[in-house]
Amino acid sequence: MKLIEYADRDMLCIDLANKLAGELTAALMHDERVTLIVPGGTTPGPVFDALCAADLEWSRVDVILSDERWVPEDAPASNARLLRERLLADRAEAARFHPFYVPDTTPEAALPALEEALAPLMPAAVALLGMGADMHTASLFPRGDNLRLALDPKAPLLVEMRAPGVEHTRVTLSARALADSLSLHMVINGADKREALERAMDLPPEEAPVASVLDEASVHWAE
Ligand SMILES: O=C1O[C@H](COP(=O)(O)O)[C@@H](O)[C@H](O)[C@H]1O
Repeated sequence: MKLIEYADRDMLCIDLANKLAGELTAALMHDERVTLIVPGGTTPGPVFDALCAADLEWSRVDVILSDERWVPEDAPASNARLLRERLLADRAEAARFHPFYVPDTTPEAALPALEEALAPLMPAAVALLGMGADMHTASLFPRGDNLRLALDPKAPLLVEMRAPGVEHTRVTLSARALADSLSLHMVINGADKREALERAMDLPPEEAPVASVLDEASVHWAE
């Protein structure tokens, strides 16, 4: 793991957005289309605000979420909603977004078709992940009902997940789908997450699921 510390959150957002844009541009020199994985939650919004203005061929970029809450896109908890508002704007409006949530069905029923649609988009050229203070990343939650499957090296790309105290059923990319990304970044803010990150480094992924992707990750942190 590589830890990059910033003087403040604004600097983190600008620098990280530039890095992601540079990596996407480089990947587009080799491949006709490239995939970008992005997180939901409260942290990445300001990174998206900077990234969406990047001057690159967004029409050749496929965007997928690291995980989604099984709620309609107009629900405040929807990660797709965050993306549409903060990332798929400005120049990045031209990107192709592949949402996970399918109205009027269950994750269980939707997963086979989602998995089939996702397979040609993987591995991602660039992945940005978040992390919770409970050491989850994507929706790989400690004590998640499908955590064992999601951590398996032979896991499907997408796994349904429920966990104690976690609102909404989730669908999440599995650890191997995330870790296979050609470049993997993580964005975290605050002392509590820094402390959680340090704890996770000494724990197995079954207790600290974020540990399953840390070897490959550049972690961007600001107070
Ligand atoms: O539930 C989620 O949490 C993590 C971390 O979110 P944050 O609000 O603490 O930044 C996020 O990375 C994930 O995509 C999201 O669904």
